[in-house]
Amino acid sequence: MAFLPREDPLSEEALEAEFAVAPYGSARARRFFAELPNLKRLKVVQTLTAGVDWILPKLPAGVVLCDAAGVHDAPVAEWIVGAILAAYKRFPEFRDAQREGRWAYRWVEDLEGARLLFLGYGSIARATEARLAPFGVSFLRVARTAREGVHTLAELPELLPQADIVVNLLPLTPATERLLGHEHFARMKPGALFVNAGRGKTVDQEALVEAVRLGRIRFYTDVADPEPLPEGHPLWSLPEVFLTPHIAGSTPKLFERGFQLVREQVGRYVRGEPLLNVVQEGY
Ligand SMILES: NC(=O)c1ccc[n+]([C@@H]2O[C@H](COP(=O)([O-])OP(=O)(O)OC[C@H]3O[C@@H](n4cnc5c(N)ncnc54)[C@H](O)[C@@H]3O)[C@@H](O)[C@H]2O)c1
Ligand SMILES: O=C(O)[C@H](O)CO
Repeated sequence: MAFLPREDPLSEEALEAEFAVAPYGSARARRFFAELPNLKRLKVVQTLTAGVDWILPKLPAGVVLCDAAGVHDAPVAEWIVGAILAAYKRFPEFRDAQREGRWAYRWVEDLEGARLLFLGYGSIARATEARLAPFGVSFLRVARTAREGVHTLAELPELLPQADIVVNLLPLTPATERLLGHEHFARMKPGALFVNAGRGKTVDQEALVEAVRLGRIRFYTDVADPEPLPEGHPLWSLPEVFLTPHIAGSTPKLFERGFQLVREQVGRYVRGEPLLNVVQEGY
């Protein structure tokens, strides 16, 4: 086992690595990408992120990529539950009023009876559903492949008007880039809550800003396009927008959970067993 130093040249031992774990932070990731072509015996890269859009274009040919599906389920599901409750109970609005010393009495909504549509029904969506079901929420689901209770994107026009809450967890791929646009926001229920915990680039930003500006939707997000969101971007200040800086998966337990996965994967690699979370071609 060798660690990637921030500046120093890689040791002879590290240059011989067959299995590499991509670093979580962006500074070390840049160094990692710069070193990848020097690892001549490299066979497998394991990420600590669930999304692999940032690493795929830089992966040397023939190297197997494994993602960290499962590692982020609990924190991201908790973020989504928190965002939905904060929106329904209008916590950001009351916090603003508190800062101004205003007793801003108004009615708030019940989550019980709400219908939620998942765009991308994978590991995180299932963890979110398990946490929200006890609130009396019902679910619509979209994934790549249809099965009982799960639809495909082809049915989105009929599904969107049925949902009070739309949670986007689609990975960023050539098929999902800027997928959600004007026609989708126009079909959402007036005042629907759109939650994005997936990737900012799956959404057409101009269409999103217009939908929020017209008051068609409320938007709670952990991700943006671009990241960081530039100074002066309308999403900083539009009403009914709440954003966090891509922190939903970043908790101290990430490393504990991530290293459990790495230990399991290295063991499998050494024993010649099938690896978990292999990113399939055509992802
Ligand atoms: N905000 C954060 O901090 C954070 C943390 C972890 C993951 N993420 C994002 O969340 C995404 C989902 O994570 P996950 O672990 O649930 O992934 P996952 O692979 O388990 O689930 C992805 C789901 O999207 C569906 N999907 C993919 N392409 C599709 C398409 N073209 N049409 C319809 N459905 C499609 C898949 O069928 C699957 O149901 C990640 O790819 C990542 O971008 C964000
Ligand atoms: O994909 C993930 O795991 C998070 O978004 C961090 O990049």
